[in-house]
Amino acid sequence: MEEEEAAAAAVRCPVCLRELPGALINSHLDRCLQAGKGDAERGCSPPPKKPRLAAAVPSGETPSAAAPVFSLFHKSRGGGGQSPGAPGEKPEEGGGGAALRGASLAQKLEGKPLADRLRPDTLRDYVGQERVLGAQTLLRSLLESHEIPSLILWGPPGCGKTTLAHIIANSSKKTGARFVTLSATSAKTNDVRDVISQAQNEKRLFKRKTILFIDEIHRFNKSQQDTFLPHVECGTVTLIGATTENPSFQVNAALLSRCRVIVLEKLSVEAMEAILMRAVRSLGVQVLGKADQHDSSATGSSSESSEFPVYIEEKALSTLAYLCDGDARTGLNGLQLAVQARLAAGKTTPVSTAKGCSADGVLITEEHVKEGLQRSHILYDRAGEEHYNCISALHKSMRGSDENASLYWLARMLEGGEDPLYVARRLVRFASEDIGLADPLALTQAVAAYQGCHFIGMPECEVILAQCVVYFARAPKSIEVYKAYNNVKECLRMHTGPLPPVPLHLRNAPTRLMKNLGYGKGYKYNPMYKEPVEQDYLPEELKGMDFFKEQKT
Ligand SMILES: Nc1ncnc2c1ncn2[C@@H]1O[C@H](COP(=O)(O)OP(=O)(O)OP(=O)(O)O)[C@@H](O)[C@H]1O
Repeated sequence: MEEEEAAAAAVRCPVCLRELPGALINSHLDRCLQAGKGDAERGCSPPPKKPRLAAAVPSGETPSAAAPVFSLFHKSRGGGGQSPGAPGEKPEEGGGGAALRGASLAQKLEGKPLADRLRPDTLRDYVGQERVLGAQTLLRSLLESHEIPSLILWGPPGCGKTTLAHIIANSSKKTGARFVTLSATSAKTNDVRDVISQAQNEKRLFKRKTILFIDEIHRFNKSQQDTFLPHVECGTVTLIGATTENPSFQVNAALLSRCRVIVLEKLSVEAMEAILMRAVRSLGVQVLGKADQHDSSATGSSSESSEFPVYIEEKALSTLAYLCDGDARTGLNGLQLAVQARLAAGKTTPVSTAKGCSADGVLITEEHVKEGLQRSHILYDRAGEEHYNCISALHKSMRGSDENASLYWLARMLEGGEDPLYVARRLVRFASEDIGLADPLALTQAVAAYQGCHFIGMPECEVILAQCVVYFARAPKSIEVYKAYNNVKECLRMHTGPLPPVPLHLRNAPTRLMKNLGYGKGYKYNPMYKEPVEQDYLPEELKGMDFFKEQKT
């Protein structure tokens, strides 16, 4: 009877934390551990990125938000650690210089985005970032000796933060460590807690270390960051956080002090050329140098073009490397879109190479890659001009009380990956500059919106900003204070000679000497008077000045 009760009592699985009847726990545990291996066999990539605005999103891709937790176990996968479809160290089938025909290439470009498929698995294929990962650097020797400290990888979009984490994930398998990924854009505090308690169990039961990669860690609020602080401190998890934002402002000071901050830079044009060259090689696209001849005006029929080889001008690659502004994902997306668009257009060009071969082929020129980039990247460039263009359009739409346009520009920025706090700061400014005393509550709204965004981050905070933007578009406007203050500044700027002294009666007189000097003398303390008080507050020479009146220029 006791045995039956024990068998029926619920027991928690130490690996997956599910409650099960005691009788089933042993067989479940075996399966659970096997499933761990299975996970490893499925792949150890960090979650795919949310595509940027208008970036290539081939059909069949699932967004990362669907599965915030990825458990990556230490067992090596079959096939030498290559994820399916990822070229890794070896060129893809048909790549490595062999020309692919248009139809096979089009097929190859469907599915996983090119940038994800080409994500390096080893440091050998990781291009650039010599300052932190060069031959003699501390980080490289730590990685090579598989000693992974807690790290914050800080750098601009597409510079290789997630890729570096992916390489660490691969190398950590060799030491038997688990690698778990969370994305701060989709993970909840409970997901963090689950990962931590699994890590505790793994450490206690199997002496296995857990490396926790948190992408976009700046999107976690303070209390979420606090959740893993003690566990990083006591070594239950090794934290690797990736962020595009300055960690001094976005990561808890206590957490920051327990991590090494690795500053990654925008990839150089040369590094981008190397990444793009590797991409065209893996796709089997042939690069045409200056010595090669082609007539880009000649065209063939679309049905035939699928049978032709695909070429890209060397100049097109260097322009792409230059224009993508050190963002490898943008460069690879631009290349993918240009190739796909050319294959879809189905136009062929006679090409004769310096080696004396001449044939018709699908040609990708500088113009085509610019178009590809236009569609994937330049629409919204967080660091570039578009960032200023969009915020200016938002400001002017609110000023013009156009609520539809205001919402449109807001969404265009947020969907393009803009930092919500940047927009919120502009709203605080707008509340004073354009609404001012016509509705003093606007400032409270803006500050509340800023704090709300700070507390909950994207994507939840988008509606806070939307509410504030519509409130502002509908609010009455007044630039009275803004203009008056500018008049005061102008008055100070135009003043020649020493600035007028503060009138003695307005000065405080905390000491006897000051009193003797006449400080505070004759000052009329307003609350003592029933009637309005006649008293000057401006310096003598500005007596009667009205900054609220239109000033002469
Ligand atoms: N240093 C690099 N060497 C080779 N390929 C790279 C490098 N950096 C980035 N890439 C390529 O660019 C793609 C995007 O890079 P990754 O996801 O690592 O950028 P990220 O810095 O994490 O960007 P984000 O901040 O937008 O998440 C990768 O899949 C990879 O193909």
